[in-house]
Amino acid sequence: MANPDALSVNRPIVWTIAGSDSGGGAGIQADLATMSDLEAHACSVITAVTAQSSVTVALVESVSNPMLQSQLDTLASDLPPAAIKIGLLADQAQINLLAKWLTAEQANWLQSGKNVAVILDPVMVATCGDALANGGGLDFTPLKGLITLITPNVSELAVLAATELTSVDACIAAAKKLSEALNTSVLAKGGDNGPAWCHQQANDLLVCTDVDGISDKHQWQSFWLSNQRVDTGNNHGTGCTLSSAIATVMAHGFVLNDAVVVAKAYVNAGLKAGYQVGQGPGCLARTAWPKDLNNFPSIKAITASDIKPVSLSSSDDAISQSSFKQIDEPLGIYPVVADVEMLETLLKSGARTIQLRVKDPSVPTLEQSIIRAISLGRDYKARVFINDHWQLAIKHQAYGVHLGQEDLIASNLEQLRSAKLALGLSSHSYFEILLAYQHKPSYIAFGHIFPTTTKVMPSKPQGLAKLARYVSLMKGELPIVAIGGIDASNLASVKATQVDDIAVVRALTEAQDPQAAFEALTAAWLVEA
Ligand SMILES: Cc1ncc(COP(=O)(O)OP(=O)(O)O)c(N)n1
Ligand SMILES: Cc1nc(C(=O)O)sc1CCOP(=O)(O)O
Ligand SMILES: [Mg+2]
Repeated sequence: MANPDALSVNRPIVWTIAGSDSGGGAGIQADLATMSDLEAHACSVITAVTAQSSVTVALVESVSNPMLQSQLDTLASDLPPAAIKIGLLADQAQINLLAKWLTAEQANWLQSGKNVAVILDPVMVATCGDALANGGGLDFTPLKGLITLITPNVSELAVLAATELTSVDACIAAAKKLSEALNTSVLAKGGDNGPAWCHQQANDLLVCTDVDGISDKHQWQSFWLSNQRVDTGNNHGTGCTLSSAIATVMAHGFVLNDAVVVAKAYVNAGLKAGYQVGQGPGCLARTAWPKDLNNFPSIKAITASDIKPVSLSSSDDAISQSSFKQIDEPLGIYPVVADVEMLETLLKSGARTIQLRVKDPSVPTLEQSIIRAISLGRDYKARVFINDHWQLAIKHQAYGVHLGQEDLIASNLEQLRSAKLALGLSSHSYFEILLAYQHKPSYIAFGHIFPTTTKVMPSKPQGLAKLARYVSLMKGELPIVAIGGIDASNLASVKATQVDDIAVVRALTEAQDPQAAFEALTAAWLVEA
């Protein structure tokens, strides 16, 4: 197994702007431990010192404004952040000072083309129940437009949205209201008791607002992220850990939605391995970058007709449906081609899995091409996948269909399942991998690994470090295929990530001799590492 650590050269710098918890379970102490555990270099800006144990907060003293300002400026000049987590802000003056500082810094970051994620955890009360800040009295609106995500729990959401949360509807409305008020995405945490509470599950609500680098399909959408509840009293510092993990994962270049699901998996694993040190609630363990799929949340988009979180035990939801056809041998080098002539050429040189990808649905020969491709597949005993045109693929009994995230519509998938076609799904992030995996497809493609000119992509190239992390999560679950900019020059580095198969377009279609190019790629792929 490739070691993702070996592939990410630098530790990104992540800041925590928060209060010290002398008990070590939360605040700055939890943040530093989390950031370091998730392979970042952590810097701290202390807003307040608390005399705190696991059972009480005896005293809170905020630092002076000059001290707060000096910490920010001193760090900025030498250790500029790739991402920032903000925790306890002890009073209004601190919020105002930070807002002014962030406004000036963001102008600099914009000028130098940097995008620094700022995650705000609006801490008001410690786990033991004692107040840490004058929560109800604080006005966070000076931070409007300056933060990427705010992570209130249910009681903080009620205070911030100035509303009672008596139903799931009210909870969603409050999160959207807060999102608009601060012009930010919102992760409303349902780990504590709340209207979305049920005994077995912890349901968090993600409201996406102008998120960088994600599919248009997910932009401005809201999602429930659900895990089985970890029944433990060792939960001191959960919110600090979650928000600092989100900042750290974003500092590694992942999009917001990815950072949220990875951070949730990190917290889930930490809760399972939590430990008690004092007389009160114990703390989360630090269990490194999450690789166990069981700790990642199930995701359900909220629609006008269905606002409920996924039921992790019910048979109604996609997660409990049966699997698509399993592919019984490796896909190997998987050509994706736009015409039947090229498809036949590559079948002749031994391609065993191949895709017909005709992007223009108005081509008059579309159905004829699909019929011919499927028939060639039978002649050559090969698996022919049809891209996009799933109704024609069903009609003519193709081996399989390849679909993008925008095509994940339950009724379409049900028809494919009943017709017993194989299904390949695209993904471009952890979040999309999880969404795709919930449908139990035959394979998942990860892309685009390197820059490509074959299609316009809304996301940035993933690169090898991210690919290695995706592989370490999904390896063994189902075949995983890398796509995008792969050719003979970078094949060995892709293979080193342990991905199962690769899909290629230009490396074959733009080769002078596509047959020879296919044979050479196949030989290189089959070489032992
Ligand atoms: C193997 C493989 N991976 C990804 C894609 C891309 O599919 P999709 O996201 O649906 O985009 P289009 O190909 O339709 O532009 C693929 N076709 N094959
Ligand atoms: C069709 C396609 N889908 C991608 C994805 O990431 O989903 S990348 C891609 C193009 C791959 O072409 P090439 O091998 O020429 O770079
Ligand atoms: Mg498609």
